[in-house]
Amino acid sequence: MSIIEVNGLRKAYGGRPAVDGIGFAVDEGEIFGILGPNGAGKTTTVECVEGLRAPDAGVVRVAGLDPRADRGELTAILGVQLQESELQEKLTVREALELYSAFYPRPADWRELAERLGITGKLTTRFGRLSGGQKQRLFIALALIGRPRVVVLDELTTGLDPRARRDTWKLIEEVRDSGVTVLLVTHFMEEAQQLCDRIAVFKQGRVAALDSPAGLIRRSAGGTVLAFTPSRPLDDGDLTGLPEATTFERRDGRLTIHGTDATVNAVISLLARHRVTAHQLRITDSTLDDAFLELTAEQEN
Ligand SMILES: Nc1ncnc2c1ncn2[C@@H]1O[C@H](COP(=O)(O)OP(=O)(O)OP(=O)(O)O)[C@@H](O)[C@H]1O
Repeated sequence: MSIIEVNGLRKAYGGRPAVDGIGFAVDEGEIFGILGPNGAGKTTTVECVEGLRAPDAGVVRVAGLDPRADRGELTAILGVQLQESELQEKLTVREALELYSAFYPRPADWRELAERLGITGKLTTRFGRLSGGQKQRLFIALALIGRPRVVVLDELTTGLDPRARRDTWKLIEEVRDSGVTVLLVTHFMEEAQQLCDRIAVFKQGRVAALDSPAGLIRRSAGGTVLAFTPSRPLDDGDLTGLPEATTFERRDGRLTIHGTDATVNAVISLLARHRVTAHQLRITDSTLDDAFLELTAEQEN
């Protein structure tokens, strides 16, 4: 069941399309990622979902609501991560949590949220004195305070150190496990690969691909790469018959084969059948990074 639906979304700035027919649907309870190079239209799309921008064309629905027309009802459903400039420097963490609780009819217990986010020790600290990681934690708490069904997080872990980033990922998984749907815009491939159930890859205002992280990797031409030096040469006929192998090449007696897990298994059987030893065998999988670069590569004319 989709909780966010975007269809045929278009938005141009000064005649230049920023979003050029974007469509995707987010299932309730998933972490849905939006990836894309700078200027691909990610923020514009998310702002249309949040009701902050009016689309030129297309349909956006969040739990059946039109984000522009049903703004009041939407605030009860959608939690949005604030930008740093939106919170006063002098406000303490406690004041910010109390203030935002007062905006909602049935807020979550802010003390419990502060505890879960590890900022209980910072309640009397002013916002301007928090570290980048503590600010992010506070923003997540504020995004969750209205008990939203959907939370939108744009560049959640930018500026965090590796440990704070990993802690934040754990937290987002807990948020999802509590039944909240997460729409996540990120530039970090590892983050997307770890967290997202599905990812839409944006390119020049369009969706270039939409799949699970594993699905995107499978689609990329790299796939699984197997390289070894056989103890004696293998016949081309045996190699061309390998299942799901896309290419193979020989260089200085070393053989490199691109394929999938099925190819690896077939190569191992082939070697055993011919009693050939594979010296310096290396098997590597493509990463989401490889898939992303391939999907968003500029077309060469
Ligand atoms: N308010 C605006 N006025 C004019 N052009 C804009 C405005 N906001 C965005 N754009 C342009 O629209 C395009 C898409 O921008 P958008 O911010 O949606 O991309 P993005 O994918 O979020 O990029 P980034 O990864 O850099 O944040 C860009 O070319 C950008 O310059």
